[in-house]
Amino acid sequence: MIKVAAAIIHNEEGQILIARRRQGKSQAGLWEFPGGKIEQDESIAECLQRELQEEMGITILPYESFGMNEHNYGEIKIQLIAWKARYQGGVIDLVDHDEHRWVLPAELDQFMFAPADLPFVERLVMESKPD
Ligand SMILES: Nc1nc2c([nH]c(=O)n2[C@H]2C[C@H](O)[C@@H](COP(=O)(O)OP(=O)(O)OP(=O)(O)O)O2)c(=O)[nH]1
Repeated sequence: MIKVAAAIIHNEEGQILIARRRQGKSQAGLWEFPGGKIEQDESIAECLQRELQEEMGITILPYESFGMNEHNYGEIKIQLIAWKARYQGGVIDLVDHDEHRWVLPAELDQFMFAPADLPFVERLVMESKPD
């Protein structure tokens, strides 16, 4: 099982950062919450800070767990661990993605996400709706 961390990064307008995996990557063409594989002896927050710097050139502050989802992609099984994070700074410069968007939580279900992300997407959309 591969452990992967994903950041649900929000800005001051309440928008969330999503990115589309570029051609040549697994799950190419699908949207995701940026992050990556957790290295040995690395905390989830450390992993997310490193990945966002490497993959996008931005700094973030992970502050709270959002949940975990296991998904079997056939050839690999992943454990996707999501944390909420605050955007701190930096200009987005894509390395592993070919597109990015800042979207309101209610708009997330308009994008085709990697299957492992769907429980997180559903929850974020649901939480955005008024009671
Ligand atoms: N970072 C990230 N990865 C996700 C998400 N959802 C999801 O299924 N994944 C999968 C795609 C990959 O199989 C794996 C994470 O790999 P990665 O983003 O570190 O990619 P990588 O460059 O190390 O490797 P690769 O996918 O190109 O083989 O988890 C998500 O929201 N964020």
